[in-house]
Amino acid sequence: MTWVASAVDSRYGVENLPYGVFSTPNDSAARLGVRIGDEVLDLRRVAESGQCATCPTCSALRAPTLNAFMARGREVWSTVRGQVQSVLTDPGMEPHIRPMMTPLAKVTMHAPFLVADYVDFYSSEHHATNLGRMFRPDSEALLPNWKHLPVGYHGRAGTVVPSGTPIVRPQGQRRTPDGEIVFGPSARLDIEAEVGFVVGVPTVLGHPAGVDEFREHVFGAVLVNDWSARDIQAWEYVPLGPFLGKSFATSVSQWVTPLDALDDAEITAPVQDPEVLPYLIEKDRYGYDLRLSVKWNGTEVSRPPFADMYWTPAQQLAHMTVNGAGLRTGDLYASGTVSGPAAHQRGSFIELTWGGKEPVTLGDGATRTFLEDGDTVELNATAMGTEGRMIGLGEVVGTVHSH
Ligand SMILES: O=C(O)/C=C/C(=O)CC(=O)CC(=O)O
Ligand SMILES: [Ca+2]
Ligand SMILES: [Mg+2]
Repeated sequence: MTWVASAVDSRYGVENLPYGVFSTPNDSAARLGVRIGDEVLDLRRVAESGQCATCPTCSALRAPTLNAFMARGREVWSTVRGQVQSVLTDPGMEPHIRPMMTPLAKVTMHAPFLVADYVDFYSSEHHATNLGRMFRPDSEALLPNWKHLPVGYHGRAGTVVPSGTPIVRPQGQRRTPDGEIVFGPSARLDIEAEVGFVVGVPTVLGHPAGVDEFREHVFGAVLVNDWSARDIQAWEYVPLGPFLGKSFATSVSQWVTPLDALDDAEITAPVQDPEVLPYLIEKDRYGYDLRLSVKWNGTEVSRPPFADMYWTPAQQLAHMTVNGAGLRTGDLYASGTVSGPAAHQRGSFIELTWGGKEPVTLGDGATRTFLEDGDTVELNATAMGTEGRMIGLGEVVGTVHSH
């Protein structure tokens, strides 16, 4: 039990403890923090108070992004997490730790880590089936490779932005229903609700990360909104895949949830049929029971379940490196849109409105197909934490601005 009152009935209790980067009005330097309840614990001050000038872990905790800490590896991640949990649950530590905490309402949050490479997968069978039916109505919904490898593409790391960053409506080429090629602001701006995994420990070029080495390399998870301009995408994507339709902005949560916080959310992942190649076979195959929520201008329009993703983050990691491509600290790979089998579990608006043909009604009576200027989307997620306490991941918020 923690002595932090705001954490007692919170989804940000001591079983969660996500990491972020913040500054305060009194000290504009960006620094690492841990969220506990409605407060932020300043890890730079914790490291400074330890009188340790030289050890690599303390210097990593004094850095302005999470990268150096994420590079330290699982043993250090677990030790630091254990120490933070212990000071936040020991009432005797309150007088020492309290001065290092700031209410969330008073801090400015920054990008939590420097994104190295960004990869986006396509691992929900329901989403891939729905999009296949809409984009390629004359072919099989799932392409022949889909059950043999986790399909993905390399995205644009430089446009990954933290929650709260305004989203400027992209412009581009599209083909009208009459076949005319025109230029202008996207008329089919959409979202994709996803879960992203952040690499801490790199690999050496030429040496793949094995499917059972997921926990050695991956530090934690973020929520991701992969904003997508469907009209730009539909015209440009053949044959090389998504390009400008998705590269204008990708929003991530300001807080990175450590994998250790998700241990109790592990569940058996769906059985794969046909059997996959040996490099994708896991000794212990598990996914995460994360329950996502999508709000459009404040109205919850969807609850996508992460539990039934066909490809696991461990398989995605193995596949992404099987050719020898190296991992770098700060690499981010997203799951792909999370959609469940039911209509109210779809993680994109193109699916929810079936290509814009079935508008959704929001709480204020307004109807929508795709995003309008001024619209705000908020993603959240919850997971089971230790001792039956729920933990929160999120949120990811973005408001659309005219171009
Ligand atoms: O099937 C297609 O051509 C396109 C699919 C997507 O837009 C999905 C994508 O970005 C990957 C994902 O989020 O699942
Ligand atoms: Ca995506
Ligand atoms: Mg992007």
